[in-house]
Amino acid sequence: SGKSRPMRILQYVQNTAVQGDANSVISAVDSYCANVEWAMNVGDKKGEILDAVVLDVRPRWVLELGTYCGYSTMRIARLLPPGARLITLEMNHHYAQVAKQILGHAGLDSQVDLLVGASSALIPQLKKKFDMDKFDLVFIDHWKTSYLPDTKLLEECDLLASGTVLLADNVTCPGAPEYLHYVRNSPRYKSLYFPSQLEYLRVEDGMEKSVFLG
Ligand SMILES: COCc1ccccc1-c1cc(O)c2[nH]cnc(=O)c2c1
Ligand SMILES: [Mg+2]
Repeated sequence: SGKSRPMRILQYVQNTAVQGDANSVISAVDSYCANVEWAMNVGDKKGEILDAVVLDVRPRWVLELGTYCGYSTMRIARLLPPGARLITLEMNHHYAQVAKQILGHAGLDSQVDLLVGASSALIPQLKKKFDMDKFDLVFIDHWKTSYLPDTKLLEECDLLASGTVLLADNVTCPGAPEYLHYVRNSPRYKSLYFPSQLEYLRVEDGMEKSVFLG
């Protein structure tokens, strides 16, 4: 039952996870997607790399590009210091609707602002909308062809400070070759590859961590 894969994930979470317990919601999504049907969450293996970066950066302002069902949104939000904010952008209304409900089940909606629309249209509005200046961490996990144009847009909108960390999912599978070439060759970034596996599968994937040098 459930008309879509995100809906089926939401139903499983509502039926099995403990309300208000983010770790039980994260585990429920992982067990459903590992055992019942695959879904494009960052997953538990790459999720541990994401957790480590969030804990190292201790960000006050975080931007996520690509919410999907809110899995990585939860992984980030549950580790944020008090007063920190996570803004997540999702193009697909249905995904956003499901993510809102999953975040609500986890009790994490107070730290998160979920905006629906094209990242290219929303990024230029963020400073004014949230009265903020620079992001400390950006998690890039949306359309692979948008990684590079949106990174350049973040630069143009003066949303990156010296030291801002960009963490990009799927740089090996499906791959983001133009993005990788840019962050690995531009003098404005210090880039490092974290090898891992595609969520729930024995397929190589990895995440690229790139520090903006200003
Ligand atoms: C729709 O393709 C699904 C798929 C199929 C094969 C391999 C990888 C992926 C994949 C994996 C991910 O973590 C992703 N993360 C964000 N946006 C994606 O489009 C995405 C795609
Ligand atoms: Mg991904």
